[in-house]
Amino acid sequence: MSGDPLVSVRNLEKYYPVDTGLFSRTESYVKAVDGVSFDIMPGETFAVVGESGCGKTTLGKTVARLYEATGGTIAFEGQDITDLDGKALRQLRRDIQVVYQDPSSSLNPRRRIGAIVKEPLAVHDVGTKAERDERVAELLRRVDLPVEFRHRYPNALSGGQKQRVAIARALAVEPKFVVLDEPTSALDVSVQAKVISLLDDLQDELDLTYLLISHDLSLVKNVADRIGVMYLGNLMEVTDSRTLFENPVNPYTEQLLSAIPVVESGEQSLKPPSVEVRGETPDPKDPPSGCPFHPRCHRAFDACDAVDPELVEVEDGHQTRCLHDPGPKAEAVAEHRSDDVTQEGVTED
Ligand SMILES: Nc1ncnc2c1ncn2[C@@H]1O[C@H](COP(=O)(O)OP(=O)(O)OP(=O)(O)O)[C@@H](O)[C@H]1O
Repeated sequence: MSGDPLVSVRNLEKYYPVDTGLFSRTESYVKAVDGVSFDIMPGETFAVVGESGCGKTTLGKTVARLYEATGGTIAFEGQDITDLDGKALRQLRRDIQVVYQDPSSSLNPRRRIGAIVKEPLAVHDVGTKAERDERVAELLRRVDLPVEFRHRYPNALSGGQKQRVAIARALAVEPKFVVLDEPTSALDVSVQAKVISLLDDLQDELDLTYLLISHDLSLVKNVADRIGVMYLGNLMEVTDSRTLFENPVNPYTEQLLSAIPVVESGEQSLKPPSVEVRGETPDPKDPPSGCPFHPRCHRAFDACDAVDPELVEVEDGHQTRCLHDPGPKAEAVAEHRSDDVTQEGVTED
């Protein structure tokens, strides 16, 4: 990667208080995002993938400044936006937009499509009434919907059409950065590819940068430039899309890839290693000590429940969070390694 990132996230944390007891005292926290760092370059699609509940939506909404961060920083175009408020935050809301998973709940059923798409223009006081009407028509055309749809209500549209409306609304104020939170997972399989292709075209036409959130590795494979694999609030591996599929180094990524059915196609070379997918995700209110993945890991050894690894670079642009590549924690790992423990399944390379 060269140049300056559009978005730069460092040690980001978002904790939800868990209220218990008679007086609703906060006694613990769900660490939904627990120290996440990454950069997104202008024009890039950075995907975050992981199982349900790993913190993807929380991460997206915190980066978009819809949730307050508990800790860490978010920079946008080089400016720290973590604590922005008032007028500056309102201006930022033009630059950063979010498209949600389910257009049936994100579109107001009592408003016509024209009013829905026009709303951000009114909120940000963009243009005259005539200019806004023209812009709505232009946006509907851009997302391949008939302009006449502006007179309809959302319930007269299919799921894919509703998601196109949600995309048009997000683009109304010409954002630079769009968080796409599972943008196709509520849609029929037959329309998913069309919506993805539309997002791809819009990215090229409008110089957009995407944070794409998905539980579906096979979906992001063809769309993302780089992928971050998330587990229990942490990024476990970050690399470019091809490397992640061809040469994953983190055991959690290996297990996720193993769960994807291998499609007989011209892309046979991108076969994931065969690794058993083990166990259930731990309770995020009571995460394991050490590496959060170690109770399910096929490579875990005795140090893994004692030392919490950092995300370290194993080669240019390829980071992993695993004691097999311990980086600065090498000494702590060495202390915990015991020669007399049989390390089932561990390759010492
Ligand atoms: N408002 C909230 N209050 C308390 N806990 C929350 C809240 N929102 C999310 N969580 C918890 O935070 C963790 C991360 O949730 P999040 O929705 O960000 O994950 P996700 O990966 O997007 O999951 P999914 O794909 O199922 O939406 C989960 O354990 C969830 O139960």
